[in-house]
Amino acid sequence: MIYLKDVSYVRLGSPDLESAEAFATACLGLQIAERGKKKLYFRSDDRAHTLCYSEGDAGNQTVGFEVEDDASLQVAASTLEALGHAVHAGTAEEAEQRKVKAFIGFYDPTGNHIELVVRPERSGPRYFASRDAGITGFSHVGLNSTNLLRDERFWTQVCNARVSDRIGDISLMRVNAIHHTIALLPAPNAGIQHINHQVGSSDDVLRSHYFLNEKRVPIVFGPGRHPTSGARFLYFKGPDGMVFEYSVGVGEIENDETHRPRQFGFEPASFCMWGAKPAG
Ligand SMILES: CC(C)c1ccc(C(=O)O)c(O)c1O
Ligand SMILES: [Fe+2]
Repeated sequence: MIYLKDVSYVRLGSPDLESAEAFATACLGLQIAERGKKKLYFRSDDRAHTLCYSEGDAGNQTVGFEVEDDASLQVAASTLEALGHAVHAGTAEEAEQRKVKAFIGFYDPTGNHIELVVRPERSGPRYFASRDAGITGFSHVGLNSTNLLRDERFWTQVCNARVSDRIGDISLMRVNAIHHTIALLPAPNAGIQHINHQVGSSDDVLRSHYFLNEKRVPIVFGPGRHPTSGARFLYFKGPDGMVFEYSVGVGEIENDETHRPRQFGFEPASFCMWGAKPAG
């Protein structure tokens, strides 16, 4: 079993780092942590970084998850290899680039590039936002899935994810007490479907709605409220078509042992209890 503790970071390729920087700071509200060679590191909370843009193909997308220690990483590597996944053991230089002690990389059954990391760095100085979006931290990712049932099995049986709720066959899975850290959505190919940051209040969500509209950032869904986690949300489009979500009020699962996934119908009201509909 692979024990994921939390999501750690997202790494995104972008052919235009200048635009990615402008969006991440002036629109999304992240803090620049470091400028590397053709790399930009961003903070959203007390971690040293939670997003890294590298110059390159926008199809280069990676999600990093933290595991407990080196022993857990070894177990993860052998578990994956036994199941036929090719596992890349990160070099010291690659680990340094990710600000972690050690990591492995592999592809999930859909082909999403996943990294498992040990000891991701924290930062001493507190996160200082580049704009007052109210971000309190990087919280979850939506992952494309070409086969929802197969991929739910991978995340819950090979890894320790637990399903908190389902909307149709879309599963919202937790790896700790937070309602979900991974959402699996149907898609014809691999990719990150959305990147979520938590914000401090509903005011922050609504303020950003006006702010982003003014900046002509495409709003793709919301403002609204998810019946599943209870969070108030706003989704909008960033560079290279990547969708970002702000949300506040994601619930926690009180009793991990006794919680049974709730089933919601695959219909608009299951995505927003206020009646918001996705754009287009
Ligand atoms: C639209 C996606 C799948 C979704 C659904 C529900 C929640 C939630 O309950 O918070 C999300 O965060 C989502 O991204
Ligand atoms: Fe989400």
